[in-house]
Amino acid sequence: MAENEEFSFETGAAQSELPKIETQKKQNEICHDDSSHPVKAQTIDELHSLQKKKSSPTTPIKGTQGSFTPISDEQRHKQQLQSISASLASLTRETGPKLVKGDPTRKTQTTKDIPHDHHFAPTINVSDSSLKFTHVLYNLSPAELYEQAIKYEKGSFITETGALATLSGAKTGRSPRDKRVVKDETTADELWWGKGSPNIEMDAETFLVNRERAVDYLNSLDKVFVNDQFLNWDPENRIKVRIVSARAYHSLFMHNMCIRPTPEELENFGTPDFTIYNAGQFPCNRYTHYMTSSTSIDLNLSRKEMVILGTQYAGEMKKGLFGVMHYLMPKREILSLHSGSNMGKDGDVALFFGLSGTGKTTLSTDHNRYLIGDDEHCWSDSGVSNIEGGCYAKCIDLSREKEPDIWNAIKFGTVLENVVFDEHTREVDYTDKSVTENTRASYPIEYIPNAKIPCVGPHPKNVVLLACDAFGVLPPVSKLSLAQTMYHFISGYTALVAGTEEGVKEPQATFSACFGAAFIMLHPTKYAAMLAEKMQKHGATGWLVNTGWSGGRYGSGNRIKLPYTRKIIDAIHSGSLLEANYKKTEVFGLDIPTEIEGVPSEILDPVNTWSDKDAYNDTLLKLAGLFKNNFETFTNYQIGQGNELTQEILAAGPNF
Ligand SMILES: Nc1ncnc2c1ncn2[C@@H]1O[C@H](COP(=O)(O)OP(=O)(O)O)[C@@H](O)[C@H]1O
Ligand SMILES: C=C(OP(=O)(O)O)C(=O)O
Ligand SMILES: [Ca+2]
Ligand SMILES: [Mn+2]
Repeated sequence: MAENEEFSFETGAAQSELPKIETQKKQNEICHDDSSHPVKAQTIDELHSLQKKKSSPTTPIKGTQGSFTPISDEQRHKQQLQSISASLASLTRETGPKLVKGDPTRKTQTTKDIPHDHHFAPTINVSDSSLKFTHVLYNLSPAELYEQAIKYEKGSFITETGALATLSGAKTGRSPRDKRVVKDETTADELWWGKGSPNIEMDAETFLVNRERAVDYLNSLDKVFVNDQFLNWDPENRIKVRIVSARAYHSLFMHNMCIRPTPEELENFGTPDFTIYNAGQFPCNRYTHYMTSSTSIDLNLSRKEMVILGTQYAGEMKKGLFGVMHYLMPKREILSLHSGSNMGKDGDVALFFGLSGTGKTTLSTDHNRYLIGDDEHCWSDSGVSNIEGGCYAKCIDLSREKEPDIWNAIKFGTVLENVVFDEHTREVDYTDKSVTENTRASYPIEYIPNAKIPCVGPHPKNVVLLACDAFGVLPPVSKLSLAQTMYHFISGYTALVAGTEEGVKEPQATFSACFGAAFIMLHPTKYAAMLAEKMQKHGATGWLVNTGWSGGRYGSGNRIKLPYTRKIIDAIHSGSLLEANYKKTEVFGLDIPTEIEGVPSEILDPVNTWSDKDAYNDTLLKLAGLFKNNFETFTNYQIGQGNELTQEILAAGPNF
């Protein structure tokens, strides 16, 4: 430290000037630039040791005054390792693994120097694994994680714009059929089980079998990554999460996606509220009870733990924690939402609900508005708060012109999953689907220039339900009554295009309750009742926006142009759409505007855009039938206090 001070600027007038360079050297004299000091190193190793300055906390430690004596760095360090060791403890053998902080390849600390506080008297039960040390790479910075990824993880590269390109392995999307939840005395009553529920049951014993498998795998490695971070920007409802993983890719992804603690918050982190053990490179054992494949994502709410085996897709961690929030928040009367959210200059907040690929990220990232978040939010009595600290954008066919803010966010620090790039220039080809169509970029929310930090806002004014209708019969926009909003919220419709498979023309309707059935933990009507109550109380208007097809179904029509959808969204935000003239559609009974600035009027009623009117009617009735069938599961449930809303919701569906 003291040595560095010698490199300070000269005092006096010269301080603000650039150092003079002597151009007239005397002949035969060795060039000696006396404006700088010689390097303070005798060897190359010493020189390298000068390159890295020891980082110090940037925020003062609370309570350093008065009688309270802060704990020493060494003690804090020890407590941190003890906490991580407890997290990684095998429940059946020796207490916890022996941990040491830092990169195993940096031989600055030998095991001789390590305090022997994890030692125990050898007994016959002691296994070989208890004799080794596991290095902990704790909350590394993006730069350090880049180095780890590039050195040790095949398929890691720096792209032309500085992003870290990675491969997620065999899985390039989530595995909802392999997501299991422990059914115990508490969760048996509390959670939604059975038909339509995403919660596939497992018992507590099997959870422990998988947990031990993951923990043993992680402890067998030379090093593990540990991230201690937060969820939820609402300070009163913040959740502390710990993610233990084996890949720098996973650690950087979660660094971006969760809320990043300040150095001070990290020092006082304490015990996490929830822990993820990501042993994704290692499969589950198919002889284990309940296992149906080599992948298993297991949630135990009473242990506050999640175990990931057999998939390295990083989205599994983010959406896994979202499920946890869908359990914890409603217990506190807070509604958890699978939605994006942004805010106008006047403080008007909009929510964007929708299933994957319907436009939450694209439409909440709006250059004229403040971004609160792109995917996961809470709605409490004090307003909305983002659960996350980053965004996760689809980047197939991404273009600078159409989505400039997302384009510009793909820079140093951003994780780019499964994209294809030029081997020499490292220029990414966003149209290339060779690895997957689900290419993704994960970046900290502050990479979006108009992000709202802290990511909180007042009560929403507009609730936009996004459906990507590949049948091409839903109007580009409809204004919804409260009952219709609930009907469509519970239905959670979108259509997937068969896409990559040759010759498949038929779009596939998907109904996913609350626009996120894969993540909800309680019965959909619980969330719906809370949404109805909040929308009513705060006077929010519901809208249904079709970001899918127009002029025919997938195969004959075209996807509604993004600039048109943006104009529609602009009109919702400005309040002008509320004032428009409306007419009612057949079958779905939706109120559609006759005019919107910047949008051709004829596309507002989908019947106009189909040349074959019979085909339009057949398709409309077909989709209405699918809605009806799907809603049958919910007809026996009451929504909210009285029976009135329930009846209204049932009547708000298609009539034919
Ligand atoms: N009219 C449209 N509205 C919204 N998105 C569109 C539209 N047309 C094409 N897209 C594309 O659809 C994708 C929507 O994905 P995204 O916003 O990431 O969805 P989500 O966040 O809901 O998963 C983006 O790739 C976007 O460019
Ligand atoms: C990560 C996901 O989010 P999105 O809603 O952006 O697709 C997902 O659904 O897997
Ligand atoms: Ca999603
Ligand atoms: Mn998204």
